[in-house]
Amino acid sequence: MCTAATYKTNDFYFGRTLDYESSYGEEIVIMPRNFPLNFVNMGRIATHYAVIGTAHVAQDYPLFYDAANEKGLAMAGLNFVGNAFYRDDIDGRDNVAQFEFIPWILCQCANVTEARTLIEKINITKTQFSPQMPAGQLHWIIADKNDCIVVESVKEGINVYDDPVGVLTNNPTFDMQMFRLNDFRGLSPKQPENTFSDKLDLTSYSRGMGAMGLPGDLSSQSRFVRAAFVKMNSRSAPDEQSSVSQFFHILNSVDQQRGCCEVAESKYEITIYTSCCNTEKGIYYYTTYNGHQISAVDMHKEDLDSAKLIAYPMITNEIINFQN
Ligand SMILES: C[C@H](CCC(=O)NCCS(=O)(=O)O)[C@H]1CC[C@H]2[C@@H]3[C@H](O)C[C@@H]4C[C@H](O)CC[C@]4(C)[C@H]3C[C@H](O)[C@]12C
Repeated sequence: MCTAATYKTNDFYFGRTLDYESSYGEEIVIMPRNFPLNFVNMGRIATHYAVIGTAHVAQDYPLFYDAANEKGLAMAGLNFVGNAFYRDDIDGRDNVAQFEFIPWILCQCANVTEARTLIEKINITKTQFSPQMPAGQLHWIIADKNDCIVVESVKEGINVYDDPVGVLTNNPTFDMQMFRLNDFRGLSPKQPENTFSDKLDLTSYSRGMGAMGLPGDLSSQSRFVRAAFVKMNSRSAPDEQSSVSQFFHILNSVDQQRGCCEVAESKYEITIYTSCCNTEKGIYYYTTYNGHQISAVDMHKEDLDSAKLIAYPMITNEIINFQN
């Protein structure tokens, strides 16, 4: 399971949890402007926007999971198993392989409006990156500071949904994830009134009772509702430290602890990493399951006109700040 979220204060923040039972060997990767991109069907793009994100690098190619470009447009792929449907090439469309979708959008589009235009012509194909790497079954969230959409390639075609919440999890389809929020419209960060019955003297004996009924389990639909509630009610000071800290608190509300979600005998899904990209400053913050301290990579500290990928291994060990 995974959850993606956006957050706006002085700057715009975009990130996700990557929940899985095993790692593909991901790194923080910067794709500079002159790194040549050779698309399976769409030719070569030699110069483009610089991109930072998490990727598995194979054959010197960045297989991005989530990323943002230097213009402030961000995008993440989340599992969409059983619903994702990719086609063979279709004449007259922009045939983009599933693994190319993030670089295709982020290297060319400065905002969601431009992404919408490109997506109108797209056909997401089932072409595999390599025989050993079957296409992931994903749907995508794409956001900038003004707009957010979800893109789903399903049997019926490509659906583009407005995402007014700025949250995405896995199944079901996004329209159903959103609809479920109606069931929780009575939740509130304020203490509830007694509307149960005026004949009963019911008391609010604890703080936080306004959110009673907020789902606490790890299913994707429940994580959507929980992350949406936390994000929509989030308050923080607008500076960088406060915003980044609050962003991690939003995603930590859907964190997966080892042992609670068994996917096979003695195999457990965990939150492998949590990311938070300040898309305006090009800083990619992250934590890992065993690395709670926030680490960061700043794309603007690198030579963004270079033609070579720059990769930083994720810090995966606990760094404890002893005070004595
Ligand atoms: C497994 C990851 C999604 C995690 C997630 O959503 N888990 C939820 C589990 S569940 O549904 O609730 O069961 C996805 C996110 C990004 C994916 C990777 C990226 O798409 C990049 C390449 C794309 C290649 O086609 C396949 C390998 C791969 C390296 C992908 C492997 C895997 O599918 C990843 C890592």
